[in-house]
Amino acid sequence: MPGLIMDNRPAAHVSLRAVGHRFGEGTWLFRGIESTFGAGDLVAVTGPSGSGKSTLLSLVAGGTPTEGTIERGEGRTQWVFQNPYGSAHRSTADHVALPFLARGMSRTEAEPQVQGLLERFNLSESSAAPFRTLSGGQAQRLMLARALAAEPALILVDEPTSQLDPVNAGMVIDVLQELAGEDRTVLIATHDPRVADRATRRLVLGDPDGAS
Ligand SMILES: Nc1ncnc2c1ncn2[C@@H]1O[C@H](COP(=O)(O)OP(=O)(O)OP(=O)(O)O)[C@@H](O)[C@H]1O
Repeated sequence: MPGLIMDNRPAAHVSLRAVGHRFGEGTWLFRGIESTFGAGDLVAVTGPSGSGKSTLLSLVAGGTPTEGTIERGEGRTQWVFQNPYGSAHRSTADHVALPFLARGMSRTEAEPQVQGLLERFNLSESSAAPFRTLSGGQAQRLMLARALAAEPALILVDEPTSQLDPVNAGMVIDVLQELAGEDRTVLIATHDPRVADRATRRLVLGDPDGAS
């Protein structure tokens, strides 16, 4: 399969026990969240705007909740933020290559993996294009490709389909599902019912029924 990266990632395993959070003395964003998920899970965090989806992702990434506990397994965590960011004049391929080079690979060694990831995210034709020339959708897909290049066990994704047309959104959802199938844990904050439909688990914020 193009872009499949073989490595020794440990399985991510996250347990949330009675987790609640509020900022300072403000109102509680959520309380009593109970959930355990791990490799193979695609977890959708849903809820109205302001219900705390991004906040919950940051807590899972390493923050401390106001109450309750979060246990995290071994392995790298990668964030994919809602707003793409990159180096304006560097190429698409350079952005994906960087995590490989940072781990000590040569550009020649990294090249097949870089090309595989670009192909997987429908970015091959933009391989040499500088970041500043990419469309919003291309830049968002590049963020996912770059995150994968870091070989994470846990991927936290904030609104991955918000800037994408239906075709590219469908492609990104397929890839996120495949990633979970490759024994990663994928946690997605989303308003998109197409993402929530594919989830193996859901955390519903701002809803008395809570997690499932
Ligand atoms: N560091 C912070 N300090 C104080 N309040 C914050 C902080 N971060 C977020 N908030 C507030 O917490 C609430 C939840 O924000 P959060 O971004 O987690 O919600 P969300 O569900 O992801 O929203 P959206 O769907 O609009 O992205 C908001 O009212 C926000 O203003």
